[in-house]
Parts: sequence; structure tokens; C-alpha cells
Amino acid sequence: MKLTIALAQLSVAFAQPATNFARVAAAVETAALQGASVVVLPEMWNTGYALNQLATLADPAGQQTKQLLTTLARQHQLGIVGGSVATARHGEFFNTSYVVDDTGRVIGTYDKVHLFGLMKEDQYLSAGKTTNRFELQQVPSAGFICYDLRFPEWMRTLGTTGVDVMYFVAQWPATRIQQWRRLLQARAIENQCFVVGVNRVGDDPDNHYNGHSLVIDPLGEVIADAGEAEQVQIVTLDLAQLQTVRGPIPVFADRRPALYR
Ligand SMILES: NC(=O)CCC(=O)C(=O)O
Repeated sequence: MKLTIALAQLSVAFAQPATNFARVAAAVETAALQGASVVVLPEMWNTGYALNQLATLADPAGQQTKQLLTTLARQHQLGIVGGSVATARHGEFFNTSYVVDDTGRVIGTYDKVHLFGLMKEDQYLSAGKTTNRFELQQVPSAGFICYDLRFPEWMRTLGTTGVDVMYFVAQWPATRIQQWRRLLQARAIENQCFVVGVNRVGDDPDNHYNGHSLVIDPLGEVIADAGEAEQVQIVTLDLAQLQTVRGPIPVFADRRPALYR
């Protein structure tokens, strides 16, 4: 089975949700025209890291985001790993990812679990408590947000359930882009799955973001790198490769969980 994915490597207009909603709609349309069956967006694409303005900018219960993503998914008949957006619920703010299938049904809702202190998330956001596993285009998948990538035990929690594609959405600054690349490769190798990482481009008041959205195969090889420009890149995954990697080195069967803490 093949899966054609669009990496929507977008710039995010700081504290300008209306501009960003229009950008996302255009990117999904481009992805559909290029034959994608899944499109992946970056992290916090509605507001950027305008964390001290969330009281006015965050999406109440994610309603506006879900309305847009479900409409686009239905209209273009593709799945959307909706990056993440700043949401407001019951007086708290979250960094929330929605996943929508090609009929326009929300099949995943995930609040970022690991808050990134260096970008002040811990001062403004509440942390999620649940995992994010979903079947998208019949493919068992899991979704994570940016800093989550540094916690391999979090990916393992889902890897042991049988996941073929792990999606990472990010606003990962250029200063640490080599770590982004290496961590994504490590997660693919250790979980013997495809890894799709979508990062933003552009600037905010504190950071420069240089993209390098990546697709990694289960051997850890980079099969697509979107470079540093704003673009929608199309990549086709050949999921048959999973069996050829997992067969000879069955790491999940060989685990010794009784010995691990
Ligand atoms: N938005 C984030 O979680 C950034 C994570 C990051 O930059 C890192 O180095 O980790």
C-alpha cells in the first residue's frame, strides 16, 4: 500500500489567526490538487507563539479550527493531520492537535503533553494527559507535537500498539535543526515505522525557523527534506517496506519490558 502525504511547510503570521486560516486553506487546496491523500500542518499555526495574547487569540474549544479542517477534508476528500493550534477551554489554554479523516470526521484530539519551557509554554499552557493514536487512510498512526520528540518513551508507548506512521508537527527553531533531524531519524529506527515531521518556516519575535520538514523511512533514511522555503511538498510512502524491516529484526517481539522502568 502507498500513502501520498503533503508536507505543508508554512510560514505562520505572528498573532494573526485570520491570515493563518487563509494560508492553511490555500495549502490544503494545493495539496489536494497535487494528489495528496493526507496533508500535515505545522505546530501552533493559528497564533504562533503569541502566548501572552492567548486570552484574545486562542480558538475557543477549537471550534473555528475544527470547522475549517472538517470542511476542507470533506471538500477535498483527504485526511488532515492538523498541526496544532492554541485553544481555550474552561479558562485554560492548550496546544491542541486535531486529526480529521477524508469524510470530515474528527478522529484525533491531542493536547501537547510535554510543555517546552524554553519557549515559555509552561507559563501559559496546560499540559495534555492523553495519547494520540488514530487510523488515517486505513493506516495505524500516532501524532505528537514538537518537544514531545525528545521523550522516546512517549513514542514507545504508542509504538508498542503497532503504529506504521508517526507524525510530528513543530515550530522547531533553526538553531537546533540538526537535533530535529537526528531525533526524527532515531524515532523511525527504534520504532521501525515511517516518521513524518512538519516544521514551519519564517520568524517570530524570538526565533528563526528554517523548515526542513522531513519524511524518514523505517531504516532511518531521509526520503524527503522540504528544505528552507515555504512550500507544500508531496511524498509517497511505500508501506510494504515496513515488513521487510520488521521481519529480520523483530524489536517489539524481543523487548524485555519486565526489566524496564
Ligand atoms: N515548540 C517546541 O516544542 C520546540 C521544541 C524545541 O525547539 C526543542 O529543541 O525541543
